[in-house]
Amino acid sequence: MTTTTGELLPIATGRVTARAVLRQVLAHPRQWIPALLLSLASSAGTVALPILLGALVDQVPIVARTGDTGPLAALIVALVLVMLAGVVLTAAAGRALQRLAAQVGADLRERVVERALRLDTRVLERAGHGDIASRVTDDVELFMEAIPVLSGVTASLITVVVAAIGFVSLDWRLALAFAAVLPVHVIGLRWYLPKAGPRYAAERRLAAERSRVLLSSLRGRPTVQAYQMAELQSGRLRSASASALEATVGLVRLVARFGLCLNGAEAVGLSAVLATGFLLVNADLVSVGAVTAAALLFHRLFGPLGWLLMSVDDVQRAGAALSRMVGVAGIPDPEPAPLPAPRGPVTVRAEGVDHAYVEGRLVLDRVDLELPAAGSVALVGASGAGKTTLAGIIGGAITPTQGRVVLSDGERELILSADTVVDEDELRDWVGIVAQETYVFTGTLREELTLARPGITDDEIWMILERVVADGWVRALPDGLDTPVGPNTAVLSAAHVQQLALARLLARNPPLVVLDEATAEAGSAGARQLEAAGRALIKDRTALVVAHRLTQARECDKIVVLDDGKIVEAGSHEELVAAGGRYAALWASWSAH
Ligand SMILES: Nc1ncnc2c1ncn2[C@@H]1O[C@H](COP(=O)(O)OP(=O)(O)OP(=O)(O)O)[C@@H](O)[C@H]1O
Repeated sequence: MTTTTGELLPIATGRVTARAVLRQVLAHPRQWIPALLLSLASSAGTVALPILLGALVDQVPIVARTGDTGPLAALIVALVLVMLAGVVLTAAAGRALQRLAAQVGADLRERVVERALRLDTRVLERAGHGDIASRVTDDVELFMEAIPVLSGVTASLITVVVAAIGFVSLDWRLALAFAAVLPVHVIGLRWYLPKAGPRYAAERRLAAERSRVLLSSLRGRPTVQAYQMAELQSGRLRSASASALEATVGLVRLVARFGLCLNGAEAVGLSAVLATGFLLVNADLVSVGAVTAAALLFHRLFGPLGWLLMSVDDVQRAGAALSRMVGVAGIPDPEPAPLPAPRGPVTVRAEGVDHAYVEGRLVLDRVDLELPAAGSVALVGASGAGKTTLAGIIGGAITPTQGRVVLSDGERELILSADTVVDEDELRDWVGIVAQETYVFTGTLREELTLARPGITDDEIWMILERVVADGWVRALPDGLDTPVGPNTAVLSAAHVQQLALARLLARNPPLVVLDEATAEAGSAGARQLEAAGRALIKDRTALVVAHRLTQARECDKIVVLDDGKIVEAGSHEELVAAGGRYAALWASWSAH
């Protein structure tokens, strides 16, 4: 759910924002699992140290009584080891958390920018460019800047939770005494937060004003001198500086007072722990060591607790920026307008297909494959496995050395084999291929598509461009559909050329499509746009997709794994992942990226 406020672009609710962040975090198991384990281990070290010191305290009278120093020595060794491990683990956990946070931030930024670029121009017009611009610049920047703070907050939270468990393990009454600190924190925060936000904002505003006055005086020096305004400008600068300074000092004072409040809370908490400890020891309910451990543990928590409280403001601001970012990323894609359906669905049967480019060197070996009507099949396999060759044969671009491919629409059949000759125009009615090597003709963008379907209207062209997610950049071209494209015009990137190839195919509307495009980097915005365009193309058609990125394969009804010219596995994504074979291994290493 997203809510629409005074602005027209939506802002995600807290829950949606949290879910979006969690999804991004969980998408990187290689980063979040070590980050969590290292943070837990480092927090355990933080908690173990005071507990060991407490045990040491309890051990001293025993040594005095028995003279056996063995356990004492063991405790000291354990203490040193925990201390050393703590240093290493804390550094490693900090780094792992920072890396995770930076990754999640980068992913979110990419999603927001990508979605913003694809936003319907009408939505943009209504919302105003200022709103979207501030979301993809200021909000993204604010959030990225807050990343070190956010990873520190996460580490502190984990430490506080582990420490609370440590407290309970010492004695529940000591844990209750520790909790005495919380009401003081709550009061302090309720006093500080409403003041801090506006003060920070005022300080930034006044500092910006000071820079503006200074820069305008410097830039307009000749005018200032000509009109003998130096005195006046100096006065303005002095007053702007004084206001900025006053705001900064006020802010520092406020933070210092809040710091004092935190110290007061710590004093209250520590006194409560010590007083409760005194009573418990007196009543022989806990040992002196346990109380010592509790007091030291509390002391160790000063840092993380203080960090948490001082960062509430930053977290709030980062959270606000984040919900504005997630709000944009979550804008649903508009339902594409309907295009005429392709001619009746086509089934494909490849029977005993062999192929050799060089005599005696088979690159496809007795391949049998069926493509159901309006179903999609992905070809997956290592480089050189024969995917492009098989796709070319099914698309009619390569004649198989042996065997045949039968295309059937229920009434007629088209047979592709070494013994049959197929009319090019008839083949184009049945099947369209987007190959790895794509091209644009020399002419305008409009001509690109009228060549594919003579008589196509501009409305239909825009509809097709929207389907292949190319409408945004085409609208941005100075001459729109009249922009000349072609080998020598260099206005199009490789991904744009691919989109146009997909658009041409949509315009031709063949019932069978073969996609073998490999331009886009996996995970890039370009890849996602091309995948969306590919999805639009294979919808309601029989499709063979050479999956250069496994995300393409996952979306197909069936996946066929080729190895050295032979089909070695076939099934749906879920079936093949569950089978734990070749595809499952490919998928595991792909999703670990
Ligand atoms: N025109 C050609 N002439 C000779 N050999 C070729 C030709 N095209 C491909 N081959 C060879 O045929 C084998 C299969 O190639 P193919 O391109 O079909 O594999 P692929 O699985 O699509 O690989 P990739 O993922 O790298 O595109 C490879 O050993 C390749 O070197």
